[in-house]
Amino acid sequence: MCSHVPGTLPTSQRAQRHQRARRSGLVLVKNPHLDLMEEDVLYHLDLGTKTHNLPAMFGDIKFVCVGGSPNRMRAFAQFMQRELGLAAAGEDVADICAGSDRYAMYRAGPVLSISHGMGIPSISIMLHELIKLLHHAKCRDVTIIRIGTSGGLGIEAGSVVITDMAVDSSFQPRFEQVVLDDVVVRSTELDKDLAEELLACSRDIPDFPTLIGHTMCTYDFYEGQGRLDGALCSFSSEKKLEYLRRAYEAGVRNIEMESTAFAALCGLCGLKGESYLKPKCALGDLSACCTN
Ligand SMILES: O=P(O)(O)O[C@H]1O[C@H](CO)[C@@H](O)[C@H]1O
Ligand SMILES: O=c1cc[nH]c(=O)[nH]1
Repeated sequence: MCSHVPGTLPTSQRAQRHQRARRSGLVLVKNPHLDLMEEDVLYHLDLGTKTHNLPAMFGDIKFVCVGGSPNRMRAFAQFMQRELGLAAAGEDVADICAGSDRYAMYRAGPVLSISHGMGIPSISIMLHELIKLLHHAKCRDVTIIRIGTSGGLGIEAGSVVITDMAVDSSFQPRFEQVVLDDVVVRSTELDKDLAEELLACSRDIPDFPTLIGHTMCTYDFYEGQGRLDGALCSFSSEKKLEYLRRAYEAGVRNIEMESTAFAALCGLCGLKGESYLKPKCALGDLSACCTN
């Protein structure tokens, strides 16, 4: 019986290829079907292997920063342009994905800045296409950072949380993805050295409270995060606080909606990943919660 997808490399040869790719710093795609495709269309980015010269456009990218909103990611690219001395203040950046109104993508030298929308399904589609893009472009040693907002839990107002581990709503370091009719569980560890490096950078900036902690990822902004002000609310305020207290005791310092999928996908594909999140509001008064 054939143990691999017909027309592709057997599993052992694919594993060797992955090991070589990992050693060389290349991005790994773990899909044997891709080798059989004449063209790879990155639908939601409005890019493709036949329509664009991806190595020429992106081959020198070393950092990818992702965040929910298109305007924030444009502002971030403009900021990076100024920081890197690549453009005068106020100079605009072009949206590389302008042909699609799903995501926006900008570049500033070796830095790519991309929006991902809200929630796991949205970031997951973007990451599949981004990872394939980096693979087709033959990028090496790429670091990816999610910069976003979050709800803070028991931390000083105005703090930034660097995620050491993304956890689910039961405080477990796992991402459960339904694949066909199976639930596949994937690990959500992030790069600890990168977290320490980012923390060290924040120490150089005065009045920039920063800490490393677990980030909880939920499927919903309202009931999923214990909010009392959604269109539905099926719990009491006591129950909410009891849950948030348990989350805090499990090491959670902030809550958002993409980190488990981000950590799982980037980790599996050999990207050095981290999330860098600024709590925007307090999710419960655990005596000293953060505000924005
Ligand atoms: O600040 P961004 O990156 O948009 O992310 C956070 O904000 C959104 C909710 O307001 C969710 O997507 C959450 O993860
Ligand atoms: O998911 C999120 C994002 C920002 N602020 C929150 O409270 N939750």
